[in-house]
Amino acid sequence: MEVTWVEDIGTLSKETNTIPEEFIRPETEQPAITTFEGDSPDVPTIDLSDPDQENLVKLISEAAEEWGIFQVVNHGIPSELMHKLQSVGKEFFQLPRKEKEKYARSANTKSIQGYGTGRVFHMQDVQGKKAWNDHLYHIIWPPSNIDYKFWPQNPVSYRETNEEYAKEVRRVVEKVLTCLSLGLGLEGHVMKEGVGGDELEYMLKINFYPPCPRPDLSLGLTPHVDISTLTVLMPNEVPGLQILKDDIWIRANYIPNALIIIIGDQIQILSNGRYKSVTHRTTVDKERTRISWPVFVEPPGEWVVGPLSQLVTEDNPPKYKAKKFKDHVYCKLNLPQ
Ligand SMILES: O=C(O)CCC(=O)C(=O)O
Ligand SMILES: [Fe+2]
Repeated sequence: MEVTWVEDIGTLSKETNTIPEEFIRPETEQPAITTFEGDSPDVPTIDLSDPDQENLVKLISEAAEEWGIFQVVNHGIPSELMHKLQSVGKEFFQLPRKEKEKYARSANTKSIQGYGTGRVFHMQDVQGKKAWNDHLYHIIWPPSNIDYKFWPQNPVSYRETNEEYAKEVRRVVEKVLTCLSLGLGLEGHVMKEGVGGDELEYMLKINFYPPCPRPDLSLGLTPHVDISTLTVLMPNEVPGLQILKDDIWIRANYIPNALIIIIGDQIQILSNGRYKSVTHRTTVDKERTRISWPVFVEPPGEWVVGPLSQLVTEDNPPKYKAKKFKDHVYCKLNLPQ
């Protein structure tokens, strides 16, 4: 299949101020028409170093119920490490196309790992439309699941930086999962165990959204919910993340050094609908490159995820069928089985 890289299209179409038809979203999705421009509440920001655990649990569980997304500050990941992760990722995307293609995702495999583009792979390409996004996916944890052939060798510090980040991000995830568990009146370890315990897999993605001549008409990522348990997202300073709140698309504010926690489908299922997975999308910029680093925290493929038995009663019957995680993935992503 011939592959269209949005980076190349961006350069070609800059002169004409047009983009190929397949990148033009239907009007119901065009950011210029659908983004809310009035005053709207901000995505909640939570201080993860709050020594009052009861308060922290309350804030996190309320945000997961009402928003399905929140930002965390004072999360303990050194800002130098965050900047380093950003700079090695950026360096990779600045390499010549031929170099990046050495890490290309293999066609027709079940695995999403590797370098790809919105043209050949996208979560919700339902209308046959394309998203303004190139990306790289690879597993960063557990070590036994890592396939280093998808990790850039250039720059050389890519590997050590990503290994360090994997360690740090796990600490944040475990703290958030504990709070979410306590917020449901359960013991702190229950939620993590419900989604794979120590077998939880961490998949890093780098989203690379080059400048787009018509950011009013196109999207970086089309509206979707994450299939993950939860997602820890580090954005660069170029705004673009939007969430659907009460049927309105609002912008997520950018806070330097904060991490964005997105509740995914598996937590919605586990909590029997108490916590919500949030619908989100991204916009692109006319002049600047947006980059983001989500880490999708996922159960092993064979892990069966269903509402926690402790939460299901006669008055609160299960809202979801228990299913293997891989079956959720196949039905959402339309991957070959
Ligand atoms: O780029 C972003 O801010 C969000 C990325 C995202 O939602 C995704 O990759 O699933
Ligand atoms: Fe997402």
